Amino acid sequence: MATVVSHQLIGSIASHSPSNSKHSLFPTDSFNVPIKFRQNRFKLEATASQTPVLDPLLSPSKTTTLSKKKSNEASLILIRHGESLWNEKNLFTGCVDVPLTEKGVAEAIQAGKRISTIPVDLIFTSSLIRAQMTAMLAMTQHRCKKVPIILHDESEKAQTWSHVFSEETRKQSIPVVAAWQLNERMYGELQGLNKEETAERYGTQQVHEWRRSYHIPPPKGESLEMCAERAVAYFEDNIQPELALGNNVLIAAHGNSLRSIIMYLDKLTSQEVTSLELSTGLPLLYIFKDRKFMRRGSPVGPTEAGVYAYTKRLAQYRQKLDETLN
Ligand SMILES: O=C(O)[C@H](O)COP(=O)(O)O
Repeated sequence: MATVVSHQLIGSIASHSPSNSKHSLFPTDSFNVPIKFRQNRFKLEATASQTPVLDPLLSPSKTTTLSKKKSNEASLILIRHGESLWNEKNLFTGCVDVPLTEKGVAEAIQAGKRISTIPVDLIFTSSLIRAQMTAMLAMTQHRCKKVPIILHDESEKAQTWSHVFSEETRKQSIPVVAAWQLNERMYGELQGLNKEETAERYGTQQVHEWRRSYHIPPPKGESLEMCAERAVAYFEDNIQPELALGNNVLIAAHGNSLRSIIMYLDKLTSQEVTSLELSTGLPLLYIFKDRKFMRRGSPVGPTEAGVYAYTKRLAQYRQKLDETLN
């Protein structure tokens, strides 16, 4: 499959101001978890202005609060999951919950190396195992050495039983929020069918429209437009407010849920998005600053600063990692 991105996108730094969100920002706690996701769990009383922000680089004993000054800048990393067992077999997968292949595991680890010096405070994945494996494997490579922990809010008991009782341990953790809204588009009656055989049966043009058009859904499945309705809404309601608070976010999701989010971030038209292709396991970096998203391409690795423009904040973060870990 082609590497990321259509000709319209290469070399351009697309940006836009998101429309005024009707949703208020919600505060985070010292675990940096949006209160929204765990309000029953910790019974927090903080407000956004009081929220302590922990320096991710300081050891627990040196941890300090930087509460007063919020950053107006945050990193956003998008990763499509690594190769799955059905990608390998060339089957339409959609919402079928298929794990990674060995190659997919390697891709996720490689993606982790590429983002290993970019700060991550909060992780969002879909509810599907291939995205969750990708996020977890990628984070094994991160130089902050924090532990990603999936938040379970499916029941009060699940919340209570997964409570962490050490503040110090929480500080060394990164919350992971799994959301079905970030799942792959539901591929309807194509799920489980071979892509090549389907093209032979229904015609290349028809199958291309099902796979890449914005408006046309596959039989009994979701069009990209329908997928965008839930994925972009989730992004606006739950992820963008975190970025606005200065929290750095990693999203591990899927070809089409991420295409719909990139369409939103880069303000692509429904025509332009048809030529947007995402490779498995390839991280994409955006900077959210002054209410705008700026595409920064795909980080190649911790030592290749010239490949994409580090912002001052990212450069400082990387320098601190060097000082702390070397
Ligand atoms: O669901 C699938 O089959 C793939 O993850 C994405 O498929 P596509 O490239 O056909 O959209």
